[in-house]
Amino acid sequence: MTLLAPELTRIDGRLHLEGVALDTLADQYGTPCYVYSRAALTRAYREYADALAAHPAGQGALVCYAVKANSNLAILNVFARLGAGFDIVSGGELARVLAAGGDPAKVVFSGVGKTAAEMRQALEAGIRCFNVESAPELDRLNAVAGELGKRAPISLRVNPDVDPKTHPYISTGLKENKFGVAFDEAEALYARAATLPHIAVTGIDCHIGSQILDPSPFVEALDKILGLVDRLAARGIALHHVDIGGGLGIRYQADDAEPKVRDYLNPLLDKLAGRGLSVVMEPGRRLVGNAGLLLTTVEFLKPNAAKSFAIVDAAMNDLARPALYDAWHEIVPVVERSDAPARTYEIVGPVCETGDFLGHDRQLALAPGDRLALQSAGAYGMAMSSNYNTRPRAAEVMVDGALVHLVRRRETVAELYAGEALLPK
Ligand SMILES: Cc1ncc(COP(=O)(O)O)c(C=O)c1O
Ligand SMILES: N[C@@H](CCCC[NH3+])C(=O)O
Repeated sequence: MTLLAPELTRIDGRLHLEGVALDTLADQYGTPCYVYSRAALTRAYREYADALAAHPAGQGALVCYAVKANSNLAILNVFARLGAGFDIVSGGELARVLAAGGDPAKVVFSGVGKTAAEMRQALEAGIRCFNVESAPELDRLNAVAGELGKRAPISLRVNPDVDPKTHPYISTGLKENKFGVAFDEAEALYARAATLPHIAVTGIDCHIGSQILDPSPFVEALDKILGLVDRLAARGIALHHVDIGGGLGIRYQADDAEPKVRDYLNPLLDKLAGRGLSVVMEPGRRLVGNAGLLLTTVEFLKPNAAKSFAIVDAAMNDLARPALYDAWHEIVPVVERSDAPARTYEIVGPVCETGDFLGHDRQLALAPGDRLALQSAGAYGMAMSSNYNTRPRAAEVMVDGALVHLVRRRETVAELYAGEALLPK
């Protein structure tokens, strides 16, 4: 059975993450439980840092981890200690970055709907750049910065109208998507931005989508962006950085062709060489996706005339990706068993939705009480979890060699309705 991260190994039939046997974690913390590997997070970050250090155009580059992929404070703290910056999309994410020891001067702020309050919060924190996604957002930011007596550093997020060849729900750089400023309108908006008293034009940004395994759309997008950079320079608008966004994909299945980070970055850095522009990037999934897994327990085996269901204690509220995108997560037993026949199972949760599945047609030898690990669940797993069906969200644990840290305790039911109130008598 395929294990998708080198930190994940099987020793005497027991699955280990780094030096920790996962059945012991399930016993100690219960399931469902997300488990992350510090070594895998570090390795993924270093892949970027090393590729950048090895290229002349990578000097002074900033890797801004996209917080939305997994916003646990311990994960943010691991990246902050490695020198990362952060890509945020809300005031809430900014608060998390600061609570985790992140440097506000390394924060870029993306998102199509920034409120005035969020702009104020980010200006007061002193973030590095606002990735402005529309003309009205630019005007609002100019006004808010004016009230505070500040100049807001900005990039325009330009929509290059490039097909990233990924799932349509996670494509962001096509002209029919809501993201960014239309390519044809960007030059005029830059010209106007340059006249605004409380705006400092500093860079340009583009992010074309997520889970992209073919690097060629990134090159196509950068070519368009650099053409625009040249036209702006000719009008006297000099930019200091190019933000190439995130979006590099990971392996969810054994035969997914996951590009190496350097093979994705080098062609982009080659194009940036000698231009005097520093590079910023916003990877999310690639830094955390294969550093995390979700542990769950089989509650019941339930064969019917058509299918065999394995009903587990994790559900779509814990991991929404299968229900939302029909996404595949590799499911493997935590402890292998040889005393039950392998069968084809539908792995489903307890939530009252037919769409509540975690995997279709999985060949597994199972008995009630067995633990399963859903791999590649570090990105957009816990971050997109919900309390649907009044299900407390999972615990989160980080392993570090042989050490184990509980980095978020399981929610209690009382916490779920603590903010609610009965009507008066
Ligand atoms: C603006 C922005 N930057 C970065 C990311 C991170 O993307 P990924 O996790 O695919 O690297 C996203 C999400 O797609 C995004 O919307
Ligand atoms: N949530 C998506 C990715 C969206 C990226 C956010 N811009 C996923 O799980 O694949």
